Amino acid sequence: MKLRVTDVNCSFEGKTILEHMNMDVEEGEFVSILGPSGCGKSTLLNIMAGLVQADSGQVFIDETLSAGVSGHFAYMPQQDLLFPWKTIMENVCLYGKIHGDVKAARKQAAENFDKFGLAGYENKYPHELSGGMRQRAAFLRTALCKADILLLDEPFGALDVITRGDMQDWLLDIRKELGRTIVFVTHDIDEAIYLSDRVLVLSGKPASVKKEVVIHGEERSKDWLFEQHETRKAIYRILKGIESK
Ligand SMILES: Nc1ncnc2c1ncn2[C@@H]1O[C@H](COP(=O)(O)OP(=O)(O)OP(=O)(O)O)[C@@H](O)[C@H]1O
Repeated sequence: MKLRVTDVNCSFEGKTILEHMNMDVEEGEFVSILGPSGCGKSTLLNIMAGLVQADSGQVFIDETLSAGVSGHFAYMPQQDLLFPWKTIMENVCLYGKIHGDVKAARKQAAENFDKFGLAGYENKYPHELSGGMRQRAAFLRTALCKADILLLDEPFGALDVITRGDMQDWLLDIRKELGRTIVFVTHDIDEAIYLSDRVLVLSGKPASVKKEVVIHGEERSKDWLFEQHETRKAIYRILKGIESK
C-alpha cells in the first residue's frame, strides 16, 4: 500500500515541530528519514501511526484518509515496548495472537530466533535480555506483523556494528520476499543508503522535507555500500548545511 502525507503541521506547547510536511511512499518502497536530533522524526511516525494528532494536514493510505490508529501499520517505536510480564516468544508472537493465528506466528518466530541471536531465550522475560537483544526481539515482532506498512524508528540504534549489519541484511531479504512499504528513521547515513530506495532529509525545527536523494543500485551488498562515496558525501553536506544554520 502506498502512503501519502499532505501538508502536516504539528506543534507542542506552542512550538512548531513539523511545518508543511509532505511526503509520498510508493507501494513496496523503502524510504529512510534522516534529520537533526530532535527535529520531529518520531513525531512524524507517531502521526502516521495515528498516535499523535497533527494540528492540520492528512495521512492517506492508498487514496483513503487514515484517521486514528490503523491496522495497516506495524510500528516499532524507539523504546522497545516489550511487555515485561510476557516471555520473549509471547512478545514476538503478539501480532499473531491479535490476528488469531498464534500457531503460524510461533512457527515463523521460531524459524528466526537463531538468526536474531535469540535462540535459547524464547522463555526468558525482557529484563533477562540485553538492550540489543530486546531491540532485536521488538524488531522481529514488528517485521513478522502482517501489516502492509512498516514504520521503524531507529530499530538498530542499540546494536553493535556486526549485529546491525546482519539485521540490515535480514531486513533487505524480507523486504524482497514480502514487498512491504517501509518508512525507516535512522541517524546513520550508510544505513539509509544501504537499505533505501529514497532518503528524505528533514530540515531542523520546524521540520519539513529539505531534500530527497534517490538511491540507485539493484543488488545491495556491503561492498556496494563501501563504493557509495558520492552519495554519502552529498547527504552529509545536506545534513551539515542544516545543522550549521
Ligand atoms: N508529546 C510531546 N509533548 C511535548 N513535546 C514533544 C512531544 N513529543 C515530542 N515533543 C518534542 O518535539 C520535538 C521533536 O521530537 P521527536 O522525538 O519527534 O524528534 P526526533 O527527530 O525523533 O528526535 P531524535 O533524533 O532525538 O530521535 C522535541 O523537541 C520533543 O521534545
